[in-house]
Amino acid sequence: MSYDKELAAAKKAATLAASLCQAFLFLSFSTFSLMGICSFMHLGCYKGSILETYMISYIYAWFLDMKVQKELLKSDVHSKSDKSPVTVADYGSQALVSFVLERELPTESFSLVAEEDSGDLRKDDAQETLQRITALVNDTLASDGSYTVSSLTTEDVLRAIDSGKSEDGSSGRHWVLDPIDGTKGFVRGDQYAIALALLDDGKVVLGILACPNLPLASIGSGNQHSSHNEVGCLFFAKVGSGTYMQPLDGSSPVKVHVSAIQNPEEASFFESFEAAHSQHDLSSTIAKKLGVKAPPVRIDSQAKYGALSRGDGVIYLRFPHKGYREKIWDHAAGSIVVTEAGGVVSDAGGKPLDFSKGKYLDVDTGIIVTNKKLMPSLLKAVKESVEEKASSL
Ligand SMILES: Nc1ncnc2c1ncn2[C@@H]1O[C@H](COP(=O)(O)O)[C@@H](O)[C@H]1OP(=O)(O)O
Ligand SMILES: [Mg+2]
Ligand SMILES: [Mg+2]
Ligand SMILES: [Mg+2]
Repeated sequence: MSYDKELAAAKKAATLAASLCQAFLFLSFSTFSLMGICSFMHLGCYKGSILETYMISYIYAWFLDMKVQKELLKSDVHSKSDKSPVTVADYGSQALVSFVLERELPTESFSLVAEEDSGDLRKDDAQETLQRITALVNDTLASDGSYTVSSLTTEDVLRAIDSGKSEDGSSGRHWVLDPIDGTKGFVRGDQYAIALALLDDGKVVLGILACPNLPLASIGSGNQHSSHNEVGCLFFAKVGSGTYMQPLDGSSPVKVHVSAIQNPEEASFFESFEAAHSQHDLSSTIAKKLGVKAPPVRIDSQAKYGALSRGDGVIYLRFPHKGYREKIWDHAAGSIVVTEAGGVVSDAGGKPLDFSKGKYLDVDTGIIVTNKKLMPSLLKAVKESVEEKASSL
């Protein structure tokens, strides 16, 4: 099975969803830039030269942006029943991916295991939010121009969000989608990813990670905020065909490989930015035991898998706090991106991840990722550190 058609459709869907997410952030930003300029001129500061006024207004607007962008986003950020955030862009991204996959693959039956659903959007007080989502989806489709559709209605968008809704991944084909992975990073203006994978009989056969804020250059030395770097990466992997990365603007892909570093003293490791998502103290004990010297590189989302697949770092450690159950959409795309680049992904006991059991991933303690050479010593350090932590409680 080649999965070529599916890969092309998935790349298109994830790329369009990435444009939607960036447009959402840009609109938030520019609305307030305009407000900043208008209020500055209103203060009577337009008497100097046009250029001077423009420059000062721009700086003023920039400061205003920094302060109010979070406020604006707050009105577009809602809290789900598990208290995690969801934004207008999360829903828009899911609707768009579902729409594009169905359009591009009309002859295939469509089954989608995805993070969001339309439940909250069907409530009376969500109508304004639903309209904003619909406008965002329509604007993205219109600026892409590939589909000759009249504007989608709010009902079309609700239907697209729930289209193919499924929880069963054990047999047949199922798309697995996290429309925005790392919503907290997205809202903060940091890393996030659109993560899309295809399961065939419970195995991940292709995966895409669109990482709009990830620099094209390595972030290995912790320079993920460098303003000199161009950003926007698309990672894609197909079973048996390796992993590739290309700029999100569509330039040519290059094949990527995990780092070959075998000496932990030269290795760096990734972990969650959010301490609530992973036990940083446990990662730090493991790293010390292994002999890792570099401090952790903390970034949000499956961008960690992408960065690891191209050798920016050597290890990814993820140990959710007690009671949290991992979901398949948080690891399906990332895991094939890393394994096709030559890496290994397992739970803390060394077992491969099993994506065939529905929406949850049942893992022993946590998830660890590295290259084949380092995995045995990493597993040993993990085992000892987990036991030490358990006996100290
Ligand atoms: N309490 C939690 N523990 C671990 N992961 C969580 C928790 N809450 C949400 N997540 C999910 O973890 C992932 C982010 O992990 P990271 O810390 O690596 O950025 C996201 O998929 C996020 O969901 P979401 O997709 O809604 O952002
Ligand atoms: Mg979420
Ligand atoms: Mg997620
Ligand atoms: Mg998400």
